[in-house]
Amino acid sequence: MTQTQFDKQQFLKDLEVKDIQLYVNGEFIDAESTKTFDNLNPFTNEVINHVAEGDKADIDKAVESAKAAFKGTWGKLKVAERLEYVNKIAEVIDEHVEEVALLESYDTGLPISQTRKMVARAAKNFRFYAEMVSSRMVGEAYQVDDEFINYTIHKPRGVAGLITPWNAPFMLETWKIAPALATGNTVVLKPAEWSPLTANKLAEIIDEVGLPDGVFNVVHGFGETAGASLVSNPDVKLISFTGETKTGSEITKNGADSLKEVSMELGGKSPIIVFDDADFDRALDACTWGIFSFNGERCTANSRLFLHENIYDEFVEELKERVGNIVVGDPMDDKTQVGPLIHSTHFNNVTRYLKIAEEEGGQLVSGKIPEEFKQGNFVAPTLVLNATNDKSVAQEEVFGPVLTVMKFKDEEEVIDLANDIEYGLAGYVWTKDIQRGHRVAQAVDSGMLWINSQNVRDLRVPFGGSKSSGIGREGGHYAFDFYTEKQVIHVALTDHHIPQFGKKKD
Ligand SMILES: NC(=O)C1=CN([C@@H]2O[C@H](COP(=O)(O)OP(=O)(O)OC[C@H]3O[C@@H](n4cnc5c(N)ncnc54)[C@H](O)[C@@H]3O)[C@@H](O)[C@H]2O)C=CC1
Ligand SMILES: O=C(O)/C=C/C=C(\O)C(=O)O
Repeated sequence: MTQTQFDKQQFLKDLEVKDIQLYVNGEFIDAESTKTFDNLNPFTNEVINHVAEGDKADIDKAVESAKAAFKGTWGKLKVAERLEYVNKIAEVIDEHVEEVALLESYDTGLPISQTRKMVARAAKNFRFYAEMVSSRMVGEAYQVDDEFINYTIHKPRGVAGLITPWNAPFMLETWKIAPALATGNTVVLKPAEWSPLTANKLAEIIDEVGLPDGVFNVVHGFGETAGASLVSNPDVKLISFTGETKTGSEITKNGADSLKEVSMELGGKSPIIVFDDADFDRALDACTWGIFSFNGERCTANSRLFLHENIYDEFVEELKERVGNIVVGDPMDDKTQVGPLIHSTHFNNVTRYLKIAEEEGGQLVSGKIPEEFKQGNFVAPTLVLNATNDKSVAQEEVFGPVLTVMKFKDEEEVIDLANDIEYGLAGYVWTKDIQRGHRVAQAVDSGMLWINSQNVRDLRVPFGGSKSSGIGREGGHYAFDFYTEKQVIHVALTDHHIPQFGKKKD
């Protein structure tokens, strides 16, 4: 279907009668138990459709088919043939950008103007890894005089278990699937239960591309059942997880029995530090975008703002004006900047934090939610003023459109404040003094740090967090360490001396 032929209203109507199935061994099937769960629209809290509820039996079936595909068709392909499939997935995603973005916004409440970009990034993830594998998945060779040559090769690990969250589902799923497939693994994906629509669409896209049966499987279901079964299955060789820190910790423990490789992209509570010599307007733009885009449901969100005391009052005045002007509304509307949160449970969690913030002495300044949208899970963009770094709202991941604003005096103090937290995912520094920029950037404990920039991505660099924000790095060639087994081959070039144990003397 071309994008011009695409009829949005008809598409959404059809969706409401179409239930979602699992995708196992190249077929769309019901869960063995025949159970389903309701998928809700965050804008109305009405049921969109029903989703097959996979559990251990379905996971085991999917793993079995992924294992067979790894040993069979997929494992036997030439690299170029494999990468042709990977590039083809990107091509078909590009043909469906509008449709996938619409599904994503409908399912998650993320504004359509933002989901379009994320879907385009998803296609890029596949192209990028096809290119990386063909050009950068290279081994090393060491020569030892004329006696040996020792070289390394990368081998796919086997069945990759991928467990993903709901905050940018399609993009984050593809960020794992692309390197997993490009490096030669087969995949079982367990998407987040609150956002199944685009994972199902991805299964349809991959089905259309015609990947061999069993190479890619999707098992919908809950974390404690389907997710946990994927983690404990001994035939799954790696788990790549993105989600909350406490879930990551549980998965790491549960995967230990079968000694799996794990990669953990976890929570964040990232500082943005604005010095008094910063480009004021750009820092303001970046700070506002960084916390209120993705509805604030963003792991790299700059949720802790540290303002130098000389600019505090002026910056806060501007922030108040921005917060009042942000367009809160229907996620399907192009003009919307902040939509409803994913689920009423999450809404309750975020509003609970706002209550705690007030009880702890914070002063809340919030934008407006239009009256007609009260049925959705809306939280207005909010500033928490008068906060200090020891308060819950400054220390815990709220994962909503809530910015905690704090004041600092000097560089030393702000570095201590920025690091006084269990998380270490991202950070942002704004200053025109480039030496200070580097100094502060290097002193902040975070996996990623941007100077005078919002969160702009370069897919070649490692992505991930330090402290409680993660284990390991994906992205660029760093993903090869995780998705492949490195084997070293030692080759003798001469008949070198070998000790002759047990040999009779002549
Ligand atoms: N560091 C990063 O790159 C990113 C981190 N995140 C983090 O994700 C979180 C939001 O996502 P949520 O979906 O709420 O996270 P979550 O941890 O609740 O769930 C994530 C996934 O794990 C599954 N799961 C839950 N319990 C499980 C278990 N015991 N065994 C196996 N699987 C299990 C869920 O079903 C879901 O598919 C936030 O904390 C956010 O910071 C989100 C995006 C990027
Ligand atoms: O760019 C990536 O690879 C991942 C980005 C993820 C986020 O920014 C998020 O989920 O917040």
